[in-house]
Amino acid sequence: MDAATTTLLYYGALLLSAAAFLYLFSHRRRSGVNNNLPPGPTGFPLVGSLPSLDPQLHAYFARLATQYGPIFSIRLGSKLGVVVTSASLAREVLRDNDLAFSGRDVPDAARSISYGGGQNIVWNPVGPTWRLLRRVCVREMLSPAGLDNVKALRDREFRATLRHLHAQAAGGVPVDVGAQMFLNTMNVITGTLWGGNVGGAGGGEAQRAAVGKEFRDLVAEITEMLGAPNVSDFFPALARFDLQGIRKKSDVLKDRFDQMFARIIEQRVVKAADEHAAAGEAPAPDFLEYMLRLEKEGGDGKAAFTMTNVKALLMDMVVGGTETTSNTVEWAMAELMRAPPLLAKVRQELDAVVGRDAVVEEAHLPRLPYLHAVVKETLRLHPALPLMVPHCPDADATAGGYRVPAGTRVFVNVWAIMRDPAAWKDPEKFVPERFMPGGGAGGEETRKLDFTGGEMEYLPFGSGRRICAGIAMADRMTAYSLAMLVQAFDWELPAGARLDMEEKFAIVMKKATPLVAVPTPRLSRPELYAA
Ligand code: HEM
Repeated sequence: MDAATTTLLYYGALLLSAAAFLYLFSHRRRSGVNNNLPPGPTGFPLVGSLPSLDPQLHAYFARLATQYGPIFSIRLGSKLGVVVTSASLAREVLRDNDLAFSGRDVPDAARSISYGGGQNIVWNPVGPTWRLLRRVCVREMLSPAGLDNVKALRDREFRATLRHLHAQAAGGVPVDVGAQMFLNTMNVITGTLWGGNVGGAGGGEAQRAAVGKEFRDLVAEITEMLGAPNVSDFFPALARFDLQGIRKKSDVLKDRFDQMFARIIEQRVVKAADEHAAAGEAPAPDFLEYMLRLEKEGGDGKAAFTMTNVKALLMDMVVGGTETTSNTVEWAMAELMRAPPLLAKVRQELDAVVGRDAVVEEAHLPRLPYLHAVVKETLRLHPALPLMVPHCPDADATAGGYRVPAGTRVFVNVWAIMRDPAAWKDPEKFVPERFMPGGGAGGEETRKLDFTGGEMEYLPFGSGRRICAGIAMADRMTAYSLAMLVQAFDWELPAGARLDMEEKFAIVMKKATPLVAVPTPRLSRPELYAA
């Protein structure tokens, strides 16, 4: 289709939508159906507040909340958004009326990435399939016991990363901290899923960097696309025209992952089965093997489990688990580098528990409370998903005494809630002590500020039935990664560089400028890095 036809179609469809919208709007006003929505900006006819949206959506919504209150509505094309910005309203939406608000309003890009929308965990409505998929993942892969089963694999990948960083340090080469943490996390996740990594362990430094970058770019493109304003989402009637080409790009990205997944599965199903049979061995005890068995059985009797579910779950884990974890470690390092006394405190703890004659291991983590406090404080100030994954009621619901119509996109602004001065003393300051027993920075003694979403002032992983499925893995990976970086190296910015803490909004928020720093070994013997 040429550009002129596309433009004609675009404006034609826009006009049609405008007419439909105006009719609906006046009809609703006459019939009083539109009453009792949360207050909010009036916006423009047809497009609503779309032209006023700030790319830093989390901060923009926080500003609107100061004007319209802790629950406000915002018209985005033909879609209604409702934004919740207080702990008590978050409780109402995520816990008290959990089921009513547990649906998802699936963005067009997500429909492509998730094999149609109903095949994975993140974009599935709550129901038998979602329950089966979540149970499969949490019980077999992401539970503490499931994680213990693959501890050796994590050790192997962390050691590979340590060796890589040591080689960079020897050459005085600056390291992109987020990129390295991404590759480390990606390799742990893919190792846990199908026993392999995406490269790096044995392929030399250049290959490691290239493969890591390729995958990171792919995942970043996906998460940017999921958060990008898309005409297809705001005017579903126009979705089939894919006016910004987002669906097309998403399909290409999905296909790249799909081909990789198909190759891995085929190798496992065809080759490995024959080889194992010939050698009289049991199949590899990884998550893929478990899923393939379930796929053969066809599900759990209540919901089917197909090969598409296998691939959609692999996508969930790879997309949902990598950037979230590595960006958190990058933010934590940046916060520590700009607060040397706090960095010294983390070091003191590590030196007391591990010393400098050994490399930190997962077994040390339970004895590092200050390090955990740093991770928690990082997630308070820089939650990986600042607006979570939007929820959506299937039928008309209420929140804060207002009507929330079926199909509304409900954003919980956890970024703003975790900076609320009513709940947090000096909320903009990075103070890990507030998460230490007796830290005293705002009543923590009486609050259980952990990752379970029990206290609604602190919910970096969400709360209620749709709470993050990967908390146990995220907890271990962030703490272990940060411990390794801080214990094994000193870090300095390259000459002339400035530490920039600006955020860049996407469904997964990142640092606007990557943290690049030069490591210097600090363990007692070089051999420790090579073990
Ligand atoms: C620091 C790291 C992470 C953070 C901050 C985080 C945060 C979140 C949040 C806020 C949600 C949305 C909750 C809601 O919609 O109510 C979510 C959902 C999810 N996360 Fe995480 N996550 C992290 C790491 C991981 C990891 C490592 C995995 C798996 C390997 C994972 C898998 C998932 C899945 C599958 C969902 C969808 C749950 C559902 O819709 O039922 N996440 N995460």
